[in-house]
Amino acid sequence: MQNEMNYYKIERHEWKKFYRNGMAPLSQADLDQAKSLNDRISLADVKEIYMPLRHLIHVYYNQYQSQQQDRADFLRLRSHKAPFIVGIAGSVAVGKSTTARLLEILLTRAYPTKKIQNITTDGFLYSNAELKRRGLLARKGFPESYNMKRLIAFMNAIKNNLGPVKAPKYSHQSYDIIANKYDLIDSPDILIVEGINVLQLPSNQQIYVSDFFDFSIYVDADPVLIEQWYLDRFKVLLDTAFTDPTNYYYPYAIGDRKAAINMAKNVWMTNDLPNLRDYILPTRSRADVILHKTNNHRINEIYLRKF
Ligand SMILES: Nc1ncnc2c1ncn2[C@@H]1O[C@H](COP(=O)(O)OP(=O)(O)O)[C@@H](O)[C@H]1O
Ligand SMILES: CC(C)(COP(=O)(O)O)[C@@H](O)C(=O)NCCC(=O)O
Repeated sequence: MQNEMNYYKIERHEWKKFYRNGMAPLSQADLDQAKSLNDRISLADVKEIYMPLRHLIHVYYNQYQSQQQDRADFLRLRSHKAPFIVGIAGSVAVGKSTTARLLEILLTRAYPTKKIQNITTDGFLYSNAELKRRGLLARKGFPESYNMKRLIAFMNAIKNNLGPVKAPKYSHQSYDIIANKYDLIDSPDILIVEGINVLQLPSNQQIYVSDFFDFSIYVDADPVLIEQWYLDRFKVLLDTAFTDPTNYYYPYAIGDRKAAINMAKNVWMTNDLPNLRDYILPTRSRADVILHKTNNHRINEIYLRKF
């Protein structure tokens, strides 16, 4: 990794020692829950990587709460609840949503009285019909394919605790926004916001999504490995599409498998890889923590921002 100037580079064997006692230890129930979320997840990673990460988030969360209180005292206002927001960025298929859901499980367990919620910015993509209207169907995932105004308004409503807010939903199965279906985000204590675009700086906004973050993570890996994970996920999507003619991948599932995989390789080469190179990777150096993965999603290095 270049440009290490403002990061501590921490090897896995050092990082795993940073977990401190005093936080709820990892139970078998946590591990079972993590495993049910993704049966390929390495439990060694959960213990050695995600538990210290959860502890680091705890440190930032404590600091955030006391800063909120101090500022309210300064202004002689009663401090009102503003959720602590964790952003997770990285390439398509690098494992952002798995990381987000795992952190949601671990944080929920660490703070049984707090409300932890999780959203993905996929729901803020324009629908396929709208992308078509704008001539952007082949640009899905690129910055212009997201309704950034709506995402910023959403973040603003959450941070100002304006009551229940609807988060639109995207389906990988239908390859489109699900009409009239929402997740209700209602005064969480901690909100995890995951998406390829969360650390991007759109040129026409005064405020960025990342301005709302109190802690941010970039999940990083060699693009050659990410392509493999993208294709593995595509094969799983194909295998589950067989029984459902409404599934976007159904025609590929019942057709020639080799042709389908070649199609996915082509989408990766012409869409997701250029998006990573031109728009996602340049945001890596804004994250508080970079989790660097090697083969089989194993995290071997962690970078922690110094300033
Ligand atoms: N830690 C992990 N261990 C094993 N497999 C993983 C891990 N994280 C993600 N995967 C797999 O990699 C693929 C992409 O993960 P996903 O979380 O969907 O990525 P993203 O949200 O970045 O697109 C999926 O097939 C998922 O099962
Ligand atoms: C919906 C997405 C932009 C977001 O990706 P995710 O982080 O959920 O993997 C992506 O999965 C996508 O559909 N990209 C368009 C090109 C493609 O079909 O891969």
